[in-house]
Amino acid sequence: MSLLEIRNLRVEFDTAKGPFRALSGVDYTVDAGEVLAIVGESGSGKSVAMLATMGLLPDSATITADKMEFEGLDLRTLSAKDRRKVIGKDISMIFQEPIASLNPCFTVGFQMNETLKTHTGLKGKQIKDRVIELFEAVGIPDPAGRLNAFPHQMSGGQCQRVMIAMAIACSPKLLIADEPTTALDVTIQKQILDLLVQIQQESGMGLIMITHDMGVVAETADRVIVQYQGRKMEEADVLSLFENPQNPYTKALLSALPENATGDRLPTVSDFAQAGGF
Ligand SMILES: Nc1ncnc2c1ncn2[C@@H]1O[C@H](COP(=O)(O)OP(=O)(O)OP(=O)(O)O)[C@@H](O)[C@H]1O
Repeated sequence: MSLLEIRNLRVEFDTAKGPFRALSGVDYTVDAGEVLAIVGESGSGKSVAMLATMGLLPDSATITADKMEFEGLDLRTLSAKDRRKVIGKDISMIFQEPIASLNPCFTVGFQMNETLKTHTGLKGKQIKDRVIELFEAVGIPDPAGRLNAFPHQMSGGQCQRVMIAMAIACSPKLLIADEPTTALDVTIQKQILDLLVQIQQESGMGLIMITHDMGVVAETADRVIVQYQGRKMEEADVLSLFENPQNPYTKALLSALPENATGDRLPTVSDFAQAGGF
């Protein structure tokens, strides 16, 4: 049994201009210990798919799927109460904007505290010790001293480390990272990716890495799903994808990488769109 198995996921938004289909029947599976990258340009439905899985889309979204199971548990029919036991504990998610994801009015220590209080049986000093341990694990310098810091007193990279600490606080079985390094300086991006992969390898959790960056895919993934305009274009293990891409859109994405440049100008995906028929 897969950790997460989703079949034929469709998401449609009710908008002022009428219904908008953001996802048109995509399958996803992730096993424990596996890193799945979902790659595609902006608007391809990567985030919508995972937000639908987490139950975090607004009411304007209509979600349908033939199957949506986490460890065999049907996510489509879970009550709100049961969903809260799974989401944030067994499945957690980190987002692109670490500073915006934290509440500016509370210290990072307090916010970690709340997470642990909600999802674990720990109390008082045990929680404090666990927060320090988690801050150490994600490489925050002077962990005890940082408990009283507000998000704006920390760098973007440090805030992302706090978000990662929060996400792994309850030892999730699946972590969904939605463009976790996009908002960070290039030098910090690699550190954060390395940290996520290290945690994933040590814990054996499944990791879904949402990205538009083929470099991130190459650094992290075991398997890759390439999406375009709400559809799956290709799915392959990472080596096959880079060495022998099958779909014209995947080839276009790979050709647009700076290291694959051959002429004076980098090609863009739209250069390939008509010829490739997507
Ligand atoms: N609440 C919403 N209401 C209407 N349309 C939405 C809503 N949320 C997302 N969409 C649309 O769904 C499509 C897919 O969005 P999604 O955020 O999943 O893209 P993405 O591939 O994750 O891109 P990005 O990397 O920019 O986040 C987009 O066209 C987006 O505008």
